[in-house]
Amino acid sequence: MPTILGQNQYGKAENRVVRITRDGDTHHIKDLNVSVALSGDMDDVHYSGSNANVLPTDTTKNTVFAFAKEHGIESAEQFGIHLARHFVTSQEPIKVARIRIEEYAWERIATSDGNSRFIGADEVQHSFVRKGQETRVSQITYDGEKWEVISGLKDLTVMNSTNSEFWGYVKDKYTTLKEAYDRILATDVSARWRYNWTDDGQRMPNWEKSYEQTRTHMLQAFAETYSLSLQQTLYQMGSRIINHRSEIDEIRFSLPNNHHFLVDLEPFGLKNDNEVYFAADRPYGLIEATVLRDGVEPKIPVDMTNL
Ligand SMILES: O=c1[nH]c(=O)c2[nH]c(=O)[nH]c2[nH]1
Repeated sequence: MPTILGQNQYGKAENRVVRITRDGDTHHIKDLNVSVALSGDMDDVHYSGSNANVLPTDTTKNTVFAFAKEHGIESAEQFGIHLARHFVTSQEPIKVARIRIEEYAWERIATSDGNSRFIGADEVQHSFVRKGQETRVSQITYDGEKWEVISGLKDLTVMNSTNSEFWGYVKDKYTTLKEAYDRILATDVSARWRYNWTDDGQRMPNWEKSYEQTRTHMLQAFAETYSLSLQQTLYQMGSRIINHRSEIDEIRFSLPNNHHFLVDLEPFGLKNDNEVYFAADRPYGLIEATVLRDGVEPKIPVDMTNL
């Protein structure tokens, strides 16, 4: 049976590029998921395996990261226009370039601290929270006598673009990790906190206010901790909540360490001065711990924060 080739396209999908623009101490983030799809005179590679017209998908990936450095990312549209124009005008066999971009929004974390690290209307210059992703959760248990209320949130994505180091760790023959003195610290916070309200005469907490205040303390502790490890940041977040919210006795966190690796741009003759990162989605470090009011029994199950 004779066959013929139909529509075809190729390229690197889902290039996760994070571009940080450093305007003095004020940093700006563009966080994109860029997918490249190219088509044109690609019959031969399908019919005979000749790669003569094939710009490698690996090259399309490199171009995305190099363009992030060379041209910056003013807007997703502008970045996509640059890329599409480049592929079609620089490679004769490529007739059509389709660039799909998803953009993930980040907001500055607000604080009332008067520290010089803050700008304008009490906004931190280098701490960001991903917009509109988090889910609020709660679990109420009643056995006819006692109540247990565990509340929390998940998918609260936060990032510090500086003020994070990681060094001085154990090194064995399998250790290749370089010590970091200025790295990105990013995580998707999953937390569950347990209220000490059991209804034996105690006043019920204001759940709405408690959630908002707990979330605010969590974010502010994340933003204001100069971090030597994600473990240390976790403990600061938890202890700040226990110290400020008397209605909460215990909080457990599950924090993936969302690694951001500096991209080597030397092969393209470009210097990467802590500006262009590859945002890896896996594997990730997973840091989990409970912070308790002194003298209180832990009751939040170990795996609950992964639900
Ligand atoms: O904050 C960190 N804690 C670790 O335990 C760890 N391990 C690692 O490889 N990187 C990091 N970062």
